[in-house]
Amino acid sequence: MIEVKHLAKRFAATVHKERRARQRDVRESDGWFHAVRDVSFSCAPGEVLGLLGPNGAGKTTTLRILSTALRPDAGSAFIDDIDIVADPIRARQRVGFLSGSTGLYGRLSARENVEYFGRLHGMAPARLKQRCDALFEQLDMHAYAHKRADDLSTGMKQKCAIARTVVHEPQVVILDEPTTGLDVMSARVLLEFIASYKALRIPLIFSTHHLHEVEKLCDRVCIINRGRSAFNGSVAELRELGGSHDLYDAFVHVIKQEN
Ligand SMILES: Nc1ncnc2c1ncn2[C@@H]1O[C@H](COP(=O)(O)OP(=O)(O)OP(=O)(O)O)[C@@H](O)[C@H]1O
Repeated sequence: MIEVKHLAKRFAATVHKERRARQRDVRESDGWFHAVRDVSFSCAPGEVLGLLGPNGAGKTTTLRILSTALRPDAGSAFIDDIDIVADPIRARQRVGFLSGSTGLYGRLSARENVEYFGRLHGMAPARLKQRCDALFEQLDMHAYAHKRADDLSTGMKQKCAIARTVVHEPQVVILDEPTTGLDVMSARVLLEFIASYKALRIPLIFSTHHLHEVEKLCDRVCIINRGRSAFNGSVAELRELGGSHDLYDAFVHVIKQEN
């Protein structure tokens, strides 16, 4: 179970004075930029939660907090009842986190990259081999398993990063824009992969800008706008808001209401 309550995170404001005068953001005050101001959501075992929001809304910052890469300034977050602020190491062991900026080791092959992370997590060799075989099959990566990461395409790299994220069989999975750079067929493989976590009863959160992915996969949705959760509920509940039963209209309605 993942539970996030009233999270907040601010950064020192770096915007040039002149630009700030022209484009004042409500999240800026006293030299601080409040990237995340009040975000709450939960995701239970067997649920997939979609995190939506305009560019710069605070999705990545929220997910980085949840993965323990960033410490929140306020609010709380629990992973299976483990307080991520009080006990970040134990929380981190349970999480598989795909960040948009995680690089691969270019000189290692796709398979070696994934195996390396399995070893870092202390996996036994036989189990690691079994797990890698299964992941490369499930994500359709056999054709380039032995290619150097440097020589992989963007989509191949992304799949490799995803395999690496979950190699240690985490109890919760957090994916930041996982379908970025994937072609239609690869995105389909990945969406099936995400759906498989429902059956495993492992909570999975992913951020996306693609509403059809939300439609296909998500049980729950959290829309973040300007650092605040502007909607929390089921896909069916979100659909009701737009007046046309269309997720696109509902999303626009939520954002417009907040602005
Ligand atoms: N380390 C940082 N220092 C200063 N500002 C930051 C930092 N990290 C994020 N921000 C700012 O916080 C805001 C939220 O960024 P974040 O990456 O969380 O948005 P996002 O919702 O993931 O956006 P996108 O959909 O474009 O990926 C942005 O305005 C960003 O510039």
